[in-house]
Amino acid sequence: MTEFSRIRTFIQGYAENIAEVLGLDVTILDEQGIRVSGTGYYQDLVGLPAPEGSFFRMILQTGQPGIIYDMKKNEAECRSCKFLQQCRELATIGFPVHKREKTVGVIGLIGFSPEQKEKMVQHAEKLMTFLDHTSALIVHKLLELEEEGRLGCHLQEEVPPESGEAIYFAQLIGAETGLREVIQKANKVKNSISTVLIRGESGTGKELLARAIHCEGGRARHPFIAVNCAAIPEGLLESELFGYEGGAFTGSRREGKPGKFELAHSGTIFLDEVGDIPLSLQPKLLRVLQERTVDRVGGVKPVPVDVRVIAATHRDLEGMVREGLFREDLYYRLNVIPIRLQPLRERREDISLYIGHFLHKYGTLLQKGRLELEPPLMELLGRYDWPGNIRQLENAIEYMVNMAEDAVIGIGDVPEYLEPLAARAGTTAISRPERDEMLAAGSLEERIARYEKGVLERYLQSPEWGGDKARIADDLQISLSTLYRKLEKHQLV
Ligand SMILES: Nc1ncnc2c1ncn2[C@@H]1O[C@H](COP(=O)(O)OP(=O)(O)OP(=O)(O)O)[C@@H](O)[C@H]1O
Repeated sequence: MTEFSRIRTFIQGYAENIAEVLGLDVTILDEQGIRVSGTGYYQDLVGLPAPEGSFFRMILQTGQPGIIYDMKKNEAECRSCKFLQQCRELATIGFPVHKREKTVGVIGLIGFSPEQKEKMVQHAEKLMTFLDHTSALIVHKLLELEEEGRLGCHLQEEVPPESGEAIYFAQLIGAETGLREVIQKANKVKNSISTVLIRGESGTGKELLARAIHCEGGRARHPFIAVNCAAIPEGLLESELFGYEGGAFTGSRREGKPGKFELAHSGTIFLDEVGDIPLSLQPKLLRVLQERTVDRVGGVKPVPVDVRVIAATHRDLEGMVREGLFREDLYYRLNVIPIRLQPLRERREDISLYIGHFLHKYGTLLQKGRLELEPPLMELLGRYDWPGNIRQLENAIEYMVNMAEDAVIGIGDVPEYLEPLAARAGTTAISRPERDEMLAAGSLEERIARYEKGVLERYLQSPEWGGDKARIADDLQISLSTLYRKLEKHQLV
């Protein structure tokens, strides 16, 4: 974890202020070239590396500030950037951040419009001075934290591990629709110490919600520590969670090690897959929840901790309790504030929101610009059950954006597991050129009528539907009598 990523929230706030004051886009990279903050176009690229060979990478290497007044002409600075052809930046200023003579990051100002470019050309010198001050402020913040002992490498193990990107309720897609009640509930308990238990299938956003509860609540300035209880081998889980005293077991460190509960002190611990905690460790977890103290492995004195617990699971905990696989007392201790995240198939009306969000995200990320889905594909994705929920949907969109050859993603671009569905839908799909032709001329009524006739013809000709009117009506969500009326109207009977 780099120094910049530890003060990510501070840096992002700063970038947003600069962008507002200067009317330019801002992006800030850490020493590894990872974007730790961004505004406008760059907002969606936070957390991702800047392209190899790019201008900002060069500044990281040379430690020298630089200006490019015309990206396409200045090939020397961007020579080996693989995104040069797609680059939409008109002008860019990059300024290094030096801490004790080492380049620890880069601040970039970007102009996308001719007006912004003009501003940068006119005021280049002033902007450089401004960035010099900004860079000094960031370094000051780093040094301040270092003094408090929260950054230095020698203290690495005592430093709270990565708390991750800040996320707020309003940023959750579906906050205004399918997740509204969930968020209302979460909002009520964000400042409480009571344990929250988030239930939901894999990929429904349990961890994201847990992070949002932490970031919105009074503990936001303290660590958010996520532990995936299913991913850590049983033998290690105890010391990971509760820490160990020096010399507690062979191979352990002499000075001992704090566990995740201690590292989360004053903050939140997120116990993901809590249903997978082995029975042998459950009494110890129960004790932490009840006493708010942890017993390090090999320790004699309990260590007090002030930690908010958010747990999550996709398992049927009640069934596990009945089968003796999960302790009943622990279950009640965890299940104080239950929150259930519905699977995507139970809130299909939100699917198009997620699709829009991920199209924008990956269109930007992969430099493909504005993208849309052909209506039959949109319909197909809306009908699919998404067993892997939002995570699966996101991956599917990422795949399709990669495959897309133009601005409209078609049914032929779907991942392999959707192909059988797509093939069925494909038999009734109207291609974009066909649709354009149907809708090209005439009154609104004539255009709609041509399109309607086209849809009905596809269904009648499709072997998949075999002329079965009842099924066709069902699929088109109209009554059988309406279907017959429309067939007659278009002389298709
Ligand atoms: N409401 C949402 N808005 C935007 N993205 C979301 C939302 N919910 C989930 N995601 C995205 O879906 C993916 C899965 O989310 P997350 O890891 O929080 O799910 P989970 O339920 O904890 O999954 P698992 O049980 O498998 O650990 C992530 O990439 C996350 O960013």
